[in-house]
Amino acid sequence: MNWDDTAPPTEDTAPGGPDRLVGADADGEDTAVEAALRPKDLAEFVGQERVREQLDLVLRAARARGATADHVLLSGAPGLGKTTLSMIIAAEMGAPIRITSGPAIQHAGDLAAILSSLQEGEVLFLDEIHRMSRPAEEMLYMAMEDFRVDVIVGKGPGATAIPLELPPFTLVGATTRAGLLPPPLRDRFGFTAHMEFYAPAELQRVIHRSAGLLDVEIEGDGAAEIAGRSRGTPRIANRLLRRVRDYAQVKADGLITREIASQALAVYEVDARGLDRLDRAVLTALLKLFGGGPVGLSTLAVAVGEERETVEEVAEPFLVREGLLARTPRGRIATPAAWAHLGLVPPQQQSGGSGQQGLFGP
Ligand SMILES: Nc1ncnc2c1ncn2[C@@H]1O[C@H](COP(=O)(O)OP(=O)(O)OP(=O)(O)O)[C@@H](O)[C@H]1O
Ligand SMILES: [Mg+2]
Repeated sequence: MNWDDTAPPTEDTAPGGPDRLVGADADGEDTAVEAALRPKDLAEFVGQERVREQLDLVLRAARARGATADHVLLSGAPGLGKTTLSMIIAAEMGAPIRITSGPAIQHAGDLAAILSSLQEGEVLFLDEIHRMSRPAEEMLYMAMEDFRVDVIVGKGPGATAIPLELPPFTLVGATTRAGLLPPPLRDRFGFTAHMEFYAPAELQRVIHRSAGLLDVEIEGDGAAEIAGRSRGTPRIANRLLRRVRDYAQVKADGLITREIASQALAVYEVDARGLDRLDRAVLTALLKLFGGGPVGLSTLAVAVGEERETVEEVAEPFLVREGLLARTPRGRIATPAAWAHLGLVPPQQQSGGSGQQGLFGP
């Protein structure tokens, strides 16, 4: 593979674009197939053992009491299964689910309309709950705690608050940014599930399960190969599986082996660790042009021909998580793992270890 390819990305293959193969956010195709791939109950939900066990207890206990389950907050990176879990919660409680999101609730009145039409025991899934408006948030406090809302009628001095009783319901909030939630909101959830990135073995199970549902033949080694490149994220694993399936159909007999998976993902420029072209461009520039850093973000961005924000928000989080890049007050620096990953030798080692003093030097 040629990692030195410096041709500017074309419009539809722009690495930071919405169609990025290893992006964790859902694209149009994901949205269409995800419904079919979603586990339907806790037993089918792969991994997240702690969360599953805790949630199982919460739901079982509520069922045994014949009560509505406590409010649940799901926090975790995109594509880890928050929406899936919310649907599982409703299914396990045998309750209907209503789905909305923070940005969809512009005014407190929008929320009042939803809340007042809930049935007893219904699950209200509020995605991106950290993006709700302030007045709606305050209305939600009371609804969560007392199952009551004050509907304001009229404006100005003549406005009156009409209290409205709500049936007991379960709020399931999801957020990728739990830290952004105001404490009073966070405190009103009876249970918070922190979703972690998945281990490769768990992703392998996700891939086998999805392959079964998509009627794709895959060997254990083939699933392992895809799992290793999926960035700990089931959504990415499912997406890579679909692309590898295409390749296996066109270039082979449809069976996904390790060889086929790795050939396919080389074509799609997803490397053995799940880095794509943008990630590698950033690392390559950092190593080859700046000797591993430290270098400022703006300089690095110019060097790879991307916007600062793209480098900072699209490429860096995964590189940092993988321990390939570190953000320091003096700028970005590469770790020894970065040199190893790109098969390059750090300058200190080239010159015999004297001279320049690296942060991670011998
Ligand atoms: N534990 C799991 N087992 C099997 N499949 C999973 C699991 N978690 C997620 N998936 C699959 O990954 C895809 C994405 O999951 P989901 O939509 O629930 O993520 P999310 O956390 O809601 O993401 P976002 O933050 O973008 O809303 C779905 O197709 C789902 O089937
Ligand atoms: Mg979701």
